[in-house]
Amino acid sequence: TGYTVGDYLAERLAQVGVKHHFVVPGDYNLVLLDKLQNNANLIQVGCTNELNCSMAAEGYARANGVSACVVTFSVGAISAFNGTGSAYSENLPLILISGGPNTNDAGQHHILHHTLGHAGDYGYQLEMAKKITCCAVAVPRAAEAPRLIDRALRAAILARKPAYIEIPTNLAGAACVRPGPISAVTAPVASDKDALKAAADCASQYLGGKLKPVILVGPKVGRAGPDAQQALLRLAEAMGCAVAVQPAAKGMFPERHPQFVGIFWGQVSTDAADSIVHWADAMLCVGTVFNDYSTVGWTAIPDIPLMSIDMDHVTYPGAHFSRVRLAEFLTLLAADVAFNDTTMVEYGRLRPDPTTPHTPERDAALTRREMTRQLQGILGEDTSLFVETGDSWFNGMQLRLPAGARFEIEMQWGHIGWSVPAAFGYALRHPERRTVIMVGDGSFQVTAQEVSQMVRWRLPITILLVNNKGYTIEVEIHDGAYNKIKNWDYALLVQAFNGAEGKAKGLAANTAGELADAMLVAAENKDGPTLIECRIDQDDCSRELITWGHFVAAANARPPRQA
Ligand SMILES: C/C(NCc1cnc(C)nc1N)=C(/S)[C@H](O)COP(=O)(O)OP(=O)(O)O
Ligand SMILES: [Mg+2]
Repeated sequence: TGYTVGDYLAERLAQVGVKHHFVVPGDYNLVLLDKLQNNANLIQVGCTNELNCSMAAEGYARANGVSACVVTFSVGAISAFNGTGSAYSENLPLILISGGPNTNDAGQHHILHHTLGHAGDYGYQLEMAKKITCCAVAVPRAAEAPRLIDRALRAAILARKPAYIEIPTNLAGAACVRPGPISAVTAPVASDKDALKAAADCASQYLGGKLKPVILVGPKVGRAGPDAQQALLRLAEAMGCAVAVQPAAKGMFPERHPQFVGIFWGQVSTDAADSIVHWADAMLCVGTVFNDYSTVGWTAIPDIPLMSIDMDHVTYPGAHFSRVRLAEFLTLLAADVAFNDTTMVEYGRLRPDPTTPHTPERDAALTRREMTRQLQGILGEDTSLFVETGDSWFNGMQLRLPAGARFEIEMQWGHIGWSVPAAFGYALRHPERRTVIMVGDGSFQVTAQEVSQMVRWRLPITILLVNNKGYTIEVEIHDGAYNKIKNWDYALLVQAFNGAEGKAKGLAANTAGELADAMLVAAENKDGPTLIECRIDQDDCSRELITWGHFVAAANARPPRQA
C-alpha cells in the first residue's frame, strides 16, 4: 500500500524527536501501531497498562523533551489521561494518541464496544481530552490528517503541554499525502523584541535601589528549553547574589555552585535558605510555582514585591510583558544587570555548619536517615534520581547533588507510583545514565508491573523501595485505618517478574550492613533492575514531613468562608 495517515503520523513523530513511543494495543489502534512500527526511526515499547504507558511517556519527555503514548479508545485513553494530566501540570509535551471508532459508525447510530454505549455518540473522549491538553484533535477524514497532526504537534512543542490526536481505526491505513518541511512544526517563536527590551529595562529599574536581591529558581526553568538553565547560571553569576531553589526545581541550579543557598521550602527549607530569602528586599522568581505544597500550606509565600519570570512572559509590580521567552530575557538581563552580592555576603555569616551524618554499626537496624546517607554515597555525575511522592520527597531534598547529577520529582501532579514507569521511560532514552528510584511501598504497589518492563529491556535501574508499612505521608497529615496497606514480599516479587530469563535482583535490607551490601550488588548488576527493599520502622519519617504535614493538614481543614 502507498503512504498513509499512519505513515504521516510516524514520520512527524520521528521528525520532532520522538524515538521510543509507548503503547498498549487495542482493536481501535492495531493498524496505526503497524504503521508506527514500520518507521525505522521509531522504537515501539509495549507497557503493561495505559496508566503506566502514559507515565512512561511522561518520564521519557523529561529525558527527551517530547514523547508519545498510543492507546485504544476509552478503556485505554481514560487511564492514559492520568499521565497526560501529569504532563500537563509538569509542563511536558506528551502526545497522547488514541485509536477511535470507524468513521461509518456514528452516522449509523451504532453502539460500539469500549464506549459508554450511546448509539453513535463517541465524541465524549475528545471533549475530555480538551480539558487536559493544550490542543485536542480528532481526524474526521484522511485529507484532514496532515493539518490536524501538524497543528497538535506544534501546539504541544510551543506550549510545553500535552496534545491529543484521535485517529479512527479505518483511517490509519488510508491514503495520505506526504508532509512538508518539519520546520513548520518545530520552528520556535522568539520573544517580541520591544517587549523583551522593555522588560529588561524594567528589571534594572526593579533591582535598582534595592540592597539585597536574591534569585528563586522554580520548576519551569527545567521545562523552558535546553538553554534556560545556562542563561540562569549566567544571570546568577552576573549578579553574584544568593540563589535558592524551590523543591520541585531541585537540580535545576548546580548545588555545588558557591551561590547555591539551599532549597527554599518555608519551615522545611534546607541550609537556612528561608532565612536569606526572607532577608532579601528584591526577588527574581524564575519559573517558580507557589502552590499549597511548595508554600507549606500557604505559610511560606514571599511577602515582598516580586519580579516573576515565566516561560513566555515577565511580570513585576510595574507591568506585564507578554511573549518574552525565559532564556532570552535572562541572557539579556545578565548582560547589563548590576553586580550585588549582599545576600551572598550575609549568607556567608549564617550558612549552617556542614554536618557529617553518623555511620552506624553494620548490624544496626536500618533507618531512613542511614538509607539517605548511603544513597548520598552512590550519587555521581551520571546519576538520575527519581524521588516518588511520599517521605521520599523529604529524604530527597536532604541530598546534595554532585555536578552533573539529575533529579526528577512530580510535585505538582503528585501521583503515587509515577516514579516506576517514568524512570523506565526515562532510562530507555538515557541508557548512558545511572537511573535510581527512591519510592515508598504504597506508591510502588500502584505501578509495580513496569518493573517487568525494566527486566524485558534489561535496564540496570536501582530501586530503593522504602518499606515503612503504609501511607506515612497520609498518616502525618491525617491518620486512619485506610493508611495501612497489605505488605508484599517485594524482593520475591522481582523473581516473579524475571520468569526464566530475567536478570533482575531483589534484596531486602533490614540493617545498615545489609543495605551497604545490596548497594554493591545493584552497582554490579548491569543486566536488569535491582530492587532493594529498605525495611524501616513505620514511624521512621523525616521531621520535615511532620512539620510540613501539620501545615498542609491545617490548610486542608480551613472552614468554608461564611457566605
Ligand atoms: C496515598 C498517598 N497520597 C494520596 C494519593 C492517592 N492516589 C494517587 C494516585 N496519588 C496520591 N498522591 C500517599 S502520599 C502515600 O502516603 C504514599 O505512601 P508511600 O509510597 O508508602 O510513601 P510514604 O510511606 O513515604 O508516605
Ligand atoms: Mg510507605
